[in-house]
Amino acid sequence: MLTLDRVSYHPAASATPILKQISFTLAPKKMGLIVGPSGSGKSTLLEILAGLVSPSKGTLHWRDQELQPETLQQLAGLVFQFPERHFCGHTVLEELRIGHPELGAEQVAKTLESVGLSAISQQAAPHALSGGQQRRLALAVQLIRQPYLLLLDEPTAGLDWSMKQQLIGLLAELKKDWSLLVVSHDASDLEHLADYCWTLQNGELLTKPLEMLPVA
Ligand SMILES: Nc1ncnc2c1ncn2[C@@H]1O[C@H](COP(=O)(O)OP(=O)(O)OP(=O)(O)O)[C@@H](O)[C@H]1O
Repeated sequence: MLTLDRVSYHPAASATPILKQISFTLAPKKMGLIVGPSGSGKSTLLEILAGLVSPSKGTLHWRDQELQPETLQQLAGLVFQFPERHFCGHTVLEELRIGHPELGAEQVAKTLESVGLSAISQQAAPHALSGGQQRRLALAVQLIRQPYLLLLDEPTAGLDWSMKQQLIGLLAELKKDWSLLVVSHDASDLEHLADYCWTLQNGELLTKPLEMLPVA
């Protein structure tokens, strides 16, 4: 269970706070969706949750444990918007083993299977995969680290309709085992999967009106 209590972020370079008193709770095996326009602070919030940026104020907890950035780096796995731009391995296997050379063949195969990539060659170049396969590989890179919380920045951006549907199906599967927090400027693709839905506007988190939540 992840809990944020009045988390704010106000870097010196910004005249106004980028995030203002953000509070929410995300239970295990649930998906939270945060929708907001460009510049509302979505990526900054994910960076805080991934332990890449320290909040100026407020606290983050996992159950009863207060989380510092170093712990968040272990706990959370962040999949960037356009993650394919961040691949550095020459092969799929290399990409999965970056930072984890000890990973065995069985774990690699199991993780690729969990994202629907068991049919691809582990020797294929990540850049030679299709757009949808690259997104799946980026998810696998995070899943193999066994995070408690999976953070996704605009996971369907730039995918065509069929790849989008496949990715949405995959997120529905992943939700059975992981806590997911997704940020997006467009709720329409993912709203039906979300257990919680919030709007981020000028750094403030608002609960979406009930009538806009998916019907259970
Ligand atoms: N370190 C920083 N110093 C000053 N301003 C910053 C800093 N980091 C982010 N900002 C500003 O904070 C605002 C929120 O940025 P952020 O990237 O989090 O928004 P976003 O909702 O993810 O936008 P997009 O959907 O376009 O990616 C922007 O106006 C950005 O320029």
